[in-house]
Amino acid sequence: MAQRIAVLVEHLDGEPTDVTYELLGVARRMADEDGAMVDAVLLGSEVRQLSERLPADRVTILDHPSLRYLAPEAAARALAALLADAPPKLTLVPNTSLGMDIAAWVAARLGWPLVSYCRALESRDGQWIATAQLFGGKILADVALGDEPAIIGALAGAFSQDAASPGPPGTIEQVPAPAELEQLRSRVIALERPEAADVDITRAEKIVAVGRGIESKDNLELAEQLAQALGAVLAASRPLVDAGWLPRSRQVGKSGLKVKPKLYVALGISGAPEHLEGMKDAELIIAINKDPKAPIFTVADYGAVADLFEVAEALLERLEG
Ligand SMILES: Cc1cc2nc3c(=O)[nH]c(=O)nc-3n(C[C@H](O)[C@H](O)[C@H](O)COP(=O)(O)OP(=O)(O)OC[C@H]3O[C@@H](n4cnc5c(N)ncnc54)[C@H](O)[C@@H]3O)c2cc1C
Repeated sequence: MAQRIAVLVEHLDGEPTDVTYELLGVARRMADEDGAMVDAVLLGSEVRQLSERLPADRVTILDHPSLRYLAPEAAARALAALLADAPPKLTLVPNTSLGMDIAAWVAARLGWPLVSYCRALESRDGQWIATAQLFGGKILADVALGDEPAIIGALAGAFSQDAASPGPPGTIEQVPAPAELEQLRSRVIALERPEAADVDITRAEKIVAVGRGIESKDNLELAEQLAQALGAVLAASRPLVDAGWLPRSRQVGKSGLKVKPKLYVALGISGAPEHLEGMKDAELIIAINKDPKAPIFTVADYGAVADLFEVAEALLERLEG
C-alpha cells in the first residue's frame, strides 16, 4: 500500500470544522509530492453521512456511541488503536482544544513524536520540515520529520483549504471499534454552549479594537463612539477582557476569536503574537500606537505613531462633523 498521511477529522454538529479542510488541504499537497495517499480518519457516532463530504483518497470510519462528541478519552483510545494497527507516515491532528488532548495522549501511548503548534509544513531537500510555534509564537522551531511515524498538531488557520474543498472521498472503509471503548473512565453527559454573545465579532465587517493604551474602562466610551461613527463593532485585546471591561466574546486573538473584517482599527494595541494571530488576515489594518517599534505596525497597512486619544477625537470630529 502507498504511504499514508492520516488526518483526524474534527467535527461538530454533524459538520467537519474548517480546520479539518485545512488539514486535508495540506495533507493533499504533501501526499501529491510524496506519492502518498490521504486517509481521513473519522471517529464519531452515526457519522457515515459526514464522510461523503471529505475530500480524501479514503475515509476510515470508526463508529461508536462513546465517540459522539469526540470526547478525549474515547477518541484518543480509538485513534491510538487505529494508528497502531497500520501506522501512517504522518498523522495530522487539529491543534485545537479538542485535538490537543487527543494528540498528546495518542503520542504518549504509541511512543511517537508529537510536533504541536505546527504552523507550516515544507519540503526541503526531499525532507519534510514542520515549523512549530513555541512560547506563544515568540520562537519558531523547525523540526525535521524522519521516516518514523509522527503526529503533527496543526494550528487552525495556518494552512489553506484550497486543495480540499468539500467533496466525496475515493473510498470509505469502516473499521471495528476497539474493545476498550466499552470500559472508559470518563464519558460526556452533555454539550453545553456558552450563552449567545451580544455581537458576533467574527462576522463584523469593521472592527475598532482597543488595547491597554486606552488606560481605563471609562475611556472605552470614546472608542465605542468611534466604532459607531464608522459602523464598526468594538473589540479588544485580552488584558481588557481579563480586567472585565468587555465580555470574552469581544476578545481578538489566540485565546479569543479570529476575525477577518474589511477594516480593523487597532487603538493602543502592541501587537503581541497572540493578538496578531486573531486579526492579521483583516483586509485593511490601521494601527495607532505611540510606540514606533510596536509590532502591530508589522502587519498594519496604515499606521500612525500618535496618541490614540488625539487621533480618535480628530477622527470622530471628521466623521460626525
Ligand atoms: C497563551 C496566551 C494566550 C493569549 N491570548 C491572547 C489573545 O487571545 N488576545 C490578546 O490580545 N492577547 C493574548 N495574550 C496576551 C498577549 O501576549 C499580550 O499580553 C496582549 O495582547 C497585550 O495586549 P495590549 O496590546 O492591549 O497591551 P500592551 O502590550 O501593554 O500594549 C499597549 C500598547 O498601547 C500603546 N499605548 C499606550 N498608551 C497609548 C496612547 N495614549 N496612544 C497610543 N498608543 C498607546 C503602547 O505603546 C503599547 O504598544 C495571550 C497570551 C498568552 C500567553
